[in-house]
Amino acid sequence: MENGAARPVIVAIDGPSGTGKSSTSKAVAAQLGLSYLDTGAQYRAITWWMVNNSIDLDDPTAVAAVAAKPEIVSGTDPAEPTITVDGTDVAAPIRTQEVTSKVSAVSAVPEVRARITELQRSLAASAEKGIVVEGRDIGTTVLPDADLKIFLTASPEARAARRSGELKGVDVHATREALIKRDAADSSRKTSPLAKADDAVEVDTTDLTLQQVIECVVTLVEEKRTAK
Ligand SMILES: Nc1ncnc2c1ncn2[C@@H]1O[C@H](COP(=O)(O)OP(=O)(O)O)[C@@H](O)[C@H]1O
Ligand SMILES: Nc1ccn([C@H]2C[C@H](O)[C@@H](COP(=O)(O)OP(=O)(O)O)O2)c(=O)n1
Repeated sequence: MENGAARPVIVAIDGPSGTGKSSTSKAVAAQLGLSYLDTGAQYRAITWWMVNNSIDLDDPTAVAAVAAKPEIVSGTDPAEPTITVDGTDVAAPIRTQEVTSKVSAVSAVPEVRARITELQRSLAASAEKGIVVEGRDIGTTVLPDADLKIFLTASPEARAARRSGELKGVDVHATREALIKRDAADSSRKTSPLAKADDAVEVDTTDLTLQQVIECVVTLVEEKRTAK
């Protein structure tokens, strides 16, 4: 660019649960001085609000009717990502089993997706140096013009082992079944399902360390920046 400043770089990282999206995205963003957005946290936040307000989650019309009500604010500093709903810090309560088991139903509702997608695009557009956005439909729907798209995968066994390592005392088999069920729901919904964009680079993380995945993505971003 004329003034020598790098143009903002937009990186989309998608994939199923436990493939390493959050850890990789946060580290890559921190290393490259970019913003970071966890879009799963936004879907969890709106789900938390629906549960708290006793909305009937089996009724998509009821969910759609209130989709615009909660104010969801994401802080995009990778060193300290934050998420609030109507001013309340919900970073911890959005990770409960209850929210995890209900988030797929809420995030399948088109009005919910339209609302959250708009928030995501506006955050990406205002990130001065660029942003790493992770989720399920970032490369396909939210930011189809991203400079780099990554699709992370890993075997269900590796993903379940990683997740049950986080949730102390939770059985690996039960975790594996729950992950597979959630992936199936997220991949089969009508509106912007979990999918690899045609132009995404697929990285199988089953036999890679987190550090190796981070290095791989940083290298890909730097290659794109040089080519820009
Ligand atoms: N390549 C990897 N090897 C081993 N553990 C990993 C790897 N990538 C991530 N993890 C661990 O797996 C867990 C899930 O990772 P996370 O980044 O939350 O995945 P996702 O965002 O895709 O659900 C975390 O505890 C993380 O530290
Ligand atoms: N871009 C996105 C991100 C998440 N979702 C939905 C589907 C996921 O099951 C939930 C939760 O996502 P999250 O990334 O927090 O899930 P995990 O950390 O992988 O367990 O949100 C979505 O529909 N679209």
